Amino acid sequence: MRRGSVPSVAASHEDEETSGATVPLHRAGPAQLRLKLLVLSGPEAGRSHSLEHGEYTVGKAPTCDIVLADKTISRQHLKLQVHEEHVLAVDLDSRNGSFCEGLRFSQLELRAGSVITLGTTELKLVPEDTRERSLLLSSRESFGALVGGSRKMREVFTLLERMAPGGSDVLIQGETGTGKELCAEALHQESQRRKGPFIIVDLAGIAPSLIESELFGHVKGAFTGAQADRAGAFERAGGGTVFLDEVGELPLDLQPRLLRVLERRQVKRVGANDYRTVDMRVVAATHVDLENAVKEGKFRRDLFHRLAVLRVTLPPLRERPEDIPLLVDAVLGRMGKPPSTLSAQTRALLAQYPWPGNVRELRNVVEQVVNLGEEALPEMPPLPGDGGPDGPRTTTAELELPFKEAKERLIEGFERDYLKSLIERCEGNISKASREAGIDRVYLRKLLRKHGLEDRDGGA
Ligand SMILES: Nc1ncnc2c1ncn2[C@@H]1O[C@H](COP(=O)(O)OP(=O)(O)OP(=O)(O)O)[C@@H](O)[C@H]1O
Repeated sequence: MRRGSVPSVAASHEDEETSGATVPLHRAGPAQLRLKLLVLSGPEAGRSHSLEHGEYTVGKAPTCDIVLADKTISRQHLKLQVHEEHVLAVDLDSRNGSFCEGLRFSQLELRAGSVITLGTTELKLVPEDTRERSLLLSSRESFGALVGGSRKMREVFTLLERMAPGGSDVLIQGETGTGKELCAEALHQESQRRKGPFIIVDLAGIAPSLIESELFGHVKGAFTGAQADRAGAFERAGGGTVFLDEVGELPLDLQPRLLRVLERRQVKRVGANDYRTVDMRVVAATHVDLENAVKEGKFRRDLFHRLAVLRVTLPPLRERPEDIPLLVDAVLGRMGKPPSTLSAQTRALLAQYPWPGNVRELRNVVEQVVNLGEEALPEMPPLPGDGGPDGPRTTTAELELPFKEAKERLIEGFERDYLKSLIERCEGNISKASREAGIDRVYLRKLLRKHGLEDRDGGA
């Protein structure tokens, strides 16, 4: 049962001003933030539980205040103490543990936005009035040829699952090599237009003078060299999808014409007098920040707003290193090679590289290592443990990172070094390693998987 529920203590301004008494800080502060717990994944995904002041038990036992029908969590797994500004989560000695950002905790202060994992269930604390249904996590680890099991990628898959069938135009944002083209192709394949053509126009790869004719087509004699009528990409994509790669490169004078295509589905070939109606979906992609381009006057605001109605952002690989083992296996699979092709040491190195060229760079390196041997591995930035006799050193690159990110990198490095030495010492015996390190087996496995140190069959 929920205990100790207390009524709200928010006082009106009128009371404070007229009484003249000293007002306790908690009364003078903002109105109490009401929170709810959103179930992002697991058997109960999509449910939410409002939290009022007081104490809640969470577990699979029917007597818990918040019952989660997840076999991987304990009957009484966690206790939540809801305070005015935060929630204290206390693990009730659960069998499989409670985790936040990959780390096991016994007691943790949660705030709006925190995500915790119990078994296969992920729970997010959000303000009561939030409309965060879009954050529910897809259970899939791939969408078309896009692969990823991280929370960030599963959020992307949730969006793509919703966007694909609708047929509305979509804007894909992301750094180079994050899979924007794969994403566009997958949207096409999962839509009702899949039987129609998928036409790619790379606006960064076409001479600006040819873009107009490439997109809108031309009539015979419209310009020197126009020897016959030619349909542009929008017409050629009839019944299908046009992928406009690097849409930020579209010259300013052509932008109103793209807006007309998007709003009215009409194109006029270069040199023609009349408009033709086209039937296609536009998926556009950009690696530049279009909002900035709008501020700098390089991109029309109206076109940006029209394009950005449905937007998806692909996260860079450095923000989801837990996807690296899965991506490595996907590349090996496409080459017809088993996961065992790469040694645990190579995998560990791949898992710690920052991948500025994202998945494309990872794919290239894996292919090179398979074909040329491990000498093809890129030069890795020094590990935090490579600091010589004085112990760990922080690299210059890390010192320039935001504090949180720099700290995370250092911890990642420590975890990896620790695990490698532990596993070597225990000759891959997980039970022994878990006893020696004094950490739970399930958590140890999770850490090994995170660092690419666990074989597919579960052993280290
Ligand atoms: N999530 C992913 N899963 C599997 N492979 C991926 C993924 N993302 C990227 N790749 C690989 O990286 C390559 C590059 O991806 P893609 O061309 O889609 O990136 P992009 O974001 O369009 O890059 P650019 O901005 O440079 O055009 C793909 O051919 C594919 O091999």
